Amino acid sequence: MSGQDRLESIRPAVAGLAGTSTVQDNSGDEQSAHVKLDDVGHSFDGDDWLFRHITMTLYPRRVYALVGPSGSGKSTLLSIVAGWQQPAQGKVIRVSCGRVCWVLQNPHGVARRKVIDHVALPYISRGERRNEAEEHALSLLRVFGLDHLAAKQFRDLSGGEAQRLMLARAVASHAGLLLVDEPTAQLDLATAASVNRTLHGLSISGAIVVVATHDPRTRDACTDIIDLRDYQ
Ligand SMILES: Nc1ncnc2c1ncn2[C@@H]1O[C@H](COP(=O)(O)OP(=O)(O)OP(=O)(O)O)[C@@H](O)[C@H]1O
Repeated sequence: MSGQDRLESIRPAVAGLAGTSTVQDNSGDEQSAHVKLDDVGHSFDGDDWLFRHITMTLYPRRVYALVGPSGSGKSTLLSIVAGWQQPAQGKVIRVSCGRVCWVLQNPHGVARRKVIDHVALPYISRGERRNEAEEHALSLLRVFGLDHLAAKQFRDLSGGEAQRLMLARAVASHAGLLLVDEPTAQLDLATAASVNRTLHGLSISGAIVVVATHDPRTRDACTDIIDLRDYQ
């Protein structure tokens, strides 16, 4: 089962293990928003520890690369940060994080919907008029190198363009916590590079951003690194 399939399968199942995960919502105050991990560790069904003793605080406007070998628990830790999965040990406290937005490996857009509409709709759904929403959407598309494709349909995008659109849409979603799983996993080197070049754009969302990745270039494009090898 791929990491992404596992994420899909554990989405509804917040298993009741020994650790805890709590939310304190102080009305989405970005200044004080953070995720605090306190001595977090996880193992499935009493097996060996995937990781242990993770103590750190994640802040907005940082882009954290979550790295480690295949099977080290990157997807699992993303789920724990999101609150989908309880850690077997330790505590996760999310303060003023607002909504969680996931960007998964395979870009999911609406085939015949225009690129700009994918990014404008979150603004419209928050009450903006279409003109205003399209202006906001266009400036975000610019950050992700997609403004020249605004009028194209999703189905006409290349893999890298589609993935960048998912990143732009995640920023537009106004989530407080953006969790990105292997954004370059399905892409060739040149296309992956085009995604990596735009990753810094995620920090303008004001969200806390965590990117699970195998790709050293993705890691280098982030502002901070969490290496699970340091927690075994
Ligand atoms: N719900 C589950 N029940 C039991 N074992 C699980 C479950 N989810 C994941 N695992 C196991 O935990 C380990 C870590 O999986 P995880 O997907 O978190 O690793 P990963 O670092 O994201 O891997 P990859 O880089 O290959 O996607 C794997 O051995 C996996 O088989």
